[in-house]
Amino acid sequence: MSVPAAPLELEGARLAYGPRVVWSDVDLTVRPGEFLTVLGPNGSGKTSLLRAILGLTPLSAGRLSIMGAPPRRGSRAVGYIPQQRLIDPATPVRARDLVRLGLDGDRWGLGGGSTRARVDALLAAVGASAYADVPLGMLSGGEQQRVRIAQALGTEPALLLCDEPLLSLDLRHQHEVTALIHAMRRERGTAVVFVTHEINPVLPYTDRVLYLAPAGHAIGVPDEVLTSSQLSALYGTPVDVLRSQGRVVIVGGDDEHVHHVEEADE
Ligand SMILES: Nc1ncnc2c1ncn2[C@@H]1O[C@H](COP(=O)(O)OP(=O)(O)OP(=O)(O)O)[C@@H](O)[C@H]1O
Repeated sequence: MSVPAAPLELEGARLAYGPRVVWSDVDLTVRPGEFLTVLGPNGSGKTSLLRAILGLTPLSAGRLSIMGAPPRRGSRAVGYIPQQRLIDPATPVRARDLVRLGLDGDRWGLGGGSTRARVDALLAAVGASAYADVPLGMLSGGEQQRVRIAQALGTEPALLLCDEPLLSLDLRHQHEVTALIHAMRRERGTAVVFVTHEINPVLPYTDRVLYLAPAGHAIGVPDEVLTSSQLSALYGTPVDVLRSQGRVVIVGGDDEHVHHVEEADE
């Protein structure tokens, strides 16, 4: 019996821009339904990892595969939720238009049910039915992000890439967005690669952490990776990991990281 292909696999992977090696020797297999949280300070190569998975930046050594195949631009196996960016208020594009763009007409046609019904179901799944026909530019940031998630859900990807999707969302919307992504991986077995500076909103959902840092990287369950000794080794300087009421606070190493973690408390 053949082993099913993993949604994401990296083997001896290295990414460099000219002489600048961003990360190297990354070995990682992400299973169906797994939630991998990617952490690390500015410039540690989180975005570069997403770009490599999206087929936009080639590895300089090693192997990266998605469902057993090399990465390629526009792959339907990969869904992508970008950073929260407000949409031009003047755009006439409606929520249902954006979601429909992500659907493959033939595929849904064969599966029964109209494209419209499928779009309605996706918008309902993210709680966006009420504004399905409103131009995107008139929606709040949180509402726009729900619609982006509906679009990503529509392609039924094997792997969902999330690039700081909680940025500039209020706490309520942060919870809603993470719960939706969690439901998607539970119900559909979608593997999730979630890049963030704030571990706490996704800590309850995180199976493993990939921590990228100046002196290397670490992969493991949160309790293994988010320790003072592990992070001090990764940063090459003393770092304290404190735990309080189920939350993680990282002190030292990277001021910006600490700032974001504390901010999530508000
Ligand atoms: N096209 C490029 N050419 C040269 N260097 C680049 C290029 N893109 C990124 N870099 C460098 O590679 C390193 C990693 O960048 P990357 O954007 O992947 O980090 P990041 O972890 O996503 O950072 P941040 O948290 O600030 O978004 C940085 O030092 C950056 O300056």
